[in-house]
Amino acid sequence: MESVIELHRLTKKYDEYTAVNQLDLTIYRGEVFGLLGPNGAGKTTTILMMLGLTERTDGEVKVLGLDPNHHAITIKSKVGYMPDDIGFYDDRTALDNLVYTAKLNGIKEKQARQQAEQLLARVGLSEAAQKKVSAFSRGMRQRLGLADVLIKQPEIIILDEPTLGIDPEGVRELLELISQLSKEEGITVLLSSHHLHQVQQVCDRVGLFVKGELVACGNIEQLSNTLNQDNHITVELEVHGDSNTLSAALEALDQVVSVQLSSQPAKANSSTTAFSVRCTEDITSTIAKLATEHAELIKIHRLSYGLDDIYHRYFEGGETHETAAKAK
Ligand SMILES: Nc1ncnc2c1ncn2[C@@H]1O[C@H](COP(=O)(O)OP(=O)(O)OP(=O)(O)O)[C@@H](O)[C@H]1O
Repeated sequence: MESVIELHRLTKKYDEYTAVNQLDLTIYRGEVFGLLGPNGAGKTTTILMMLGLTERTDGEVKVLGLDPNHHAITIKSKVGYMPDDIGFYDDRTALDNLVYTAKLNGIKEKQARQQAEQLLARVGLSEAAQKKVSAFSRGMRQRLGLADVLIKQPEIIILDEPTLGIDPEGVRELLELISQLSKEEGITVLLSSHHLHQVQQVCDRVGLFVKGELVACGNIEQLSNTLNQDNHITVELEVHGDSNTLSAALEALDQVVSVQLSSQPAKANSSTTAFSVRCTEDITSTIAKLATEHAELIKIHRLSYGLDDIYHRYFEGGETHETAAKAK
């Protein structure tokens, strides 16, 4: 996999305050990567250092193989950046704004118009092309912002809180668009957000930021494993019938750590039993087979941790490398 952004021990201090602390991160071509973290976690500062818009205190940054401190202009031509407060000429139309950006990027008038019209169609704003941006809703502005970063045909787009202040339907549409762009055009997308559900919907991998540190990084499954430190898997099942022999059979399996009766039959005359089985590896199918041999299987599923659990643990617990290390 080709890396397009590489950060090594990247650090930013504002006087005594450390906004970003020794960040190591690699982002690969074509992926949608989410920087997830609460306000003040250091996401924007990290983005600004990638773009050469703020100087780092220490560490290394490579964007498309270049150091932003020395090649900010080349990087700017290849990386589209949409800040959380995009500025447009509000008294000009959407089309004019895009044509203006295109020309700034060296595209000739005729081609600029053509590209602007195509992009407006792409982001679903064709009908609003001749409307002044002052009349745009927040969602429309964000879609126009996306068109604006795409006009220079970037290799990477960086979106800072792109869904801020948009209604749920607008969020869904914008995320779908971002996902399509990445898949169809092979654009690498880096987006920052503090909305875990949105990040979960659209990102291939996620980096969790807390107080300037990357406390965990990976796809949702890897993050779940990080959370589940002993790497045990829990399988829950419900059966009708003889629960005692099934329980004994489950306990006899090598991979089973514990078998718990998680609920008693709901009614006195009911013979439904719910089990929670902790295992060292995923043996859901073996458990299902045993359950059907010894009783009547009603339902079975493997428990998995979602971003919700991860978010609560890291963000609300305020866990950092130090506390994580102590916990190990
Ligand atoms: N120019 C600055 N001078 C001093 N401190 C700053 C400056 N810019 C950012 N900070 C501080 O650095 C920390 C990280 O800020 P940053 O904007 O990177 O966080 P963020 O994760 O992007 O949060 P948000 O979601 O609120 O944008 C914050 O505590 C912020 O107050």
